[in-house]
Amino acid sequence: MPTLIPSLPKPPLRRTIQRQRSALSQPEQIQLSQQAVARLTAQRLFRNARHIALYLPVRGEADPRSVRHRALPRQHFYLPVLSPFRDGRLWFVRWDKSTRFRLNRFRIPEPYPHYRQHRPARWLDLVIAPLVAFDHTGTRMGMGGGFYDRTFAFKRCTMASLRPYLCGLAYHFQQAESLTRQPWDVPLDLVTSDSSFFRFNTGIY
Ligand SMILES: Nc1nc2c(c(=O)[nH]1)N(C=O)[C@@H](CNc1ccc(C(=O)N[C@@H](CCC(=O)O)C(=O)O)cc1)CN2
Ligand SMILES: Nc1ncnc2c1ncn2[C@@H]1O[C@H](COP(=O)(O)OP(=O)(O)OP(=O)(O)O)[C@@H](O)[C@H]1O
Repeated sequence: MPTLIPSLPKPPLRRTIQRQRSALSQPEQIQLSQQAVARLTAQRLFRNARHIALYLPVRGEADPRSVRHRALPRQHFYLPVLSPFRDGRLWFVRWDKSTRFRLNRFRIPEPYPHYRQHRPARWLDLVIAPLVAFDHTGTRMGMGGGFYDRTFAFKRCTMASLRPYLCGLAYHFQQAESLTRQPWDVPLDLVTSDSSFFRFNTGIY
């Protein structure tokens, strides 16, 4: 059983994990991220997913980009874009060879939000989500904008919305003993890390 990071208030927990992330060398980041991705891509639920959202890593986040190297021919990939309506939600825009990028207000690269290439969040099959910390129940702590929670709030409300599956991508040291779940938090269905693959109580086989 690994030593889990103790429960701390959000700001010191964020700082502690961000320090640990930046202590990784680039080869370590690549190796651990690839191990986490390999655990996910070995799953049947990955092979069954057609429309998959990734993200472009910043500030030492685990890197999901190698998922594309393990893609099946019928799979399509999407990246989050801050909604142009400034409603605190994310859009998911197709990522292919022709995608053009710009920096958003957090200085994270994102595709231009073309309506044509935008896929509603409910029509995705699998969303690989960035995180700062997670716990053994699937509670997720992000960078504090509430973007994933607002975008996937429909998963909290309807029994029918098992999809898309939300899968956190993490380094093992991002697992916290316990995080307090807020009413707006949308729990993760899965977490894949360099050391483990977790399925939480969401009925996914
Ligand atoms: N790679 C990546 N892309 C992503 C996200 C993410 O977490 N990672 N997001 C996930 O939602 C959205 C952007 N959300 C963000 C939310 C807050 C801050 C931010 O900088 N917040 C604080 C600092 C927090 C900290 O680092 O401790 C600030 O504004 O100063 C940045 C992005 C969309 N794209
Ligand atoms: N469904 C929602 N409706 C309205 N406000 C929301 C909703 N979800 C989250 N928020 C707001 O977003 C703020 C940030 O939430 P939280 O700290 O959980 O973000 P996070 O999950 O860490 O960030 P992110 O998803 O961007 O990585 C909260 O103060 C909350 O009020």
